[in-house]
Amino acid sequence: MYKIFETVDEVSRYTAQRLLDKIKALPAAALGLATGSTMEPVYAQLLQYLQQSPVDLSKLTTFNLDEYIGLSAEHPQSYNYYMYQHLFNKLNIPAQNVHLPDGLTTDIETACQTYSNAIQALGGLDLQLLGIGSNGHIGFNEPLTCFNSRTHVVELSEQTRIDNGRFFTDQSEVPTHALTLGIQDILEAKEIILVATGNNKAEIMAQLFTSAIDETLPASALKQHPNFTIVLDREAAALLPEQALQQAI
Ligand SMILES: N[C@@H]1[C@@H](O)[C@H](O)[C@@H](COP(=O)(O)O)O[C@@H]1O
Repeated sequence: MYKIFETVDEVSRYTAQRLLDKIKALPAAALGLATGSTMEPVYAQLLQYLQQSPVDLSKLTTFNLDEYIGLSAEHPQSYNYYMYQHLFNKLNIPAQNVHLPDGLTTDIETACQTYSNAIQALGGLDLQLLGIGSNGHIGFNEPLTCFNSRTHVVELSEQTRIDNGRFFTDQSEVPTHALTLGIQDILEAKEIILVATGNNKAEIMAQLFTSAIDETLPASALKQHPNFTIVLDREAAALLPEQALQQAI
């Protein structure tokens, strides 16, 4: 399902409301959370909703999608730091219910297995929130990642390192590897919301619409999911064919 809004504000309000509805309907929900600039206004809006009308978050569990290898939780560009800065520092989710891949783990294989197993033990994620990379990556699952992958290590593509270089003072500081939830883990979520805003996402969103379900475009795996919503602003939707716009609500 496509939801297309005029502005980033409307996109953020809609997405935050979907998160809030899930938490209210299922107080012990397991939420899959994403980072990136797209999510900043979404989390800001969610915080605003929760301030206006507090909800019990003591049973909520969260799992983040990914993390750079080599960055500590205190590193300002780590996704761990991002999540605490934009969300967790301002919410009362019990610390033991917050899960983030550890970018400094020394036993990577065990850490990956433990991460996917913990999600499966809860019966999969109840809702997975996703952004998208300009090359179609979801989490850090780069093109050609197997659709049946579980949490694993990836070598970041040149494109992704360039895209994400804007957050670092120098391109050479962008890590070369990351940990990410696998595509299979993502697909097992009961509900998936992919958010894209801005004209730098217009091309990939048009490609995603026309693409077959194919490992060259990781996000295309989501097209087989029965409860998948794509939320776009007008700029990210700018290159969608007429057919897609007609399907949009
Ligand atoms: N690993 C993250 C992705 O999970 C995110 O979806 C993507 C888009 O980020 P942005 O929202 O900043 O465009 O960036 C990173 O590479």
